[in-house]
Amino acid sequence: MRKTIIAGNWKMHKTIAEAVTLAEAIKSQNPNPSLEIVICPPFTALTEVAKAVQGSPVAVAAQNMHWEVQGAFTGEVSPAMVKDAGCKYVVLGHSERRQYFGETDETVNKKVKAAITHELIPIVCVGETLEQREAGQTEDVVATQTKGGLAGLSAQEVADLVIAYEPVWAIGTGRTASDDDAQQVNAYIRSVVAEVFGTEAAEAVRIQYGGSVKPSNAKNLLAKGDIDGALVGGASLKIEDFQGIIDGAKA
Ligand SMILES: O=C(CO)COP(=O)(O)O
Repeated sequence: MRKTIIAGNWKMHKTIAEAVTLAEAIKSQNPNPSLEIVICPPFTALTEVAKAVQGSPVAVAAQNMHWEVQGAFTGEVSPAMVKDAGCKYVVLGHSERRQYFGETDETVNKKVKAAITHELIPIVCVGETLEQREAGQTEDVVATQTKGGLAGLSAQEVADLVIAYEPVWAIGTGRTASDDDAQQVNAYIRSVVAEVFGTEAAEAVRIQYGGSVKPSNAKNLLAKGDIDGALVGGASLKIEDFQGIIDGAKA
């Protein structure tokens, strides 16, 4: 049984005080032992948020990191630092990082390996642009990103991580993939994992959907067999919306 994982990616939002307030509100909600809740504040708030949720079932993730342990990489944050800040997870290869900051499957792969070395669980993002979808390239794109991002890992390492399918055209647009479309791509990603890493890894790996997830569509998306959770952007910034999504997963 794969445990449903709902993650809130706060992107470049919230001061430390605002982040702690939201984290405490999430922590104070009734935890459901069949769900895993993860919050991804900006770097500046990681330590304080990790302290605020310590001892609760809410886990903390960084939104990115470098692959080197330390060194002359101005502006970067290392896996050891992310771990030290109290993170359990790290989001890697988000489409905004690929689009605006030049991330490639190769750099994502280096980061995934570094995360595992530092006992951080990667949430590896894949997803096609609108142009690619309209050209019929969705499967090719997610297969290439999945194989590239996970290259060189063992079946067990893949079984333990999380993949997030986030179609770029659905991010921040209010335009969600239909639950059937999302299910279809998630199932396809699982088949790619099976082909490369074997059926056990494919059965175990959790594959989230992300892209305009909100309380009104979460329940139907999360009811699909290959959608093991959600990676939520905008709707994770307000407690009412995030809680509504969590409630959808509970039902
Ligand atoms: O990019 C996302 C989460 O990582 C999705 O963002 P939205 O939920 O705002 O569409």
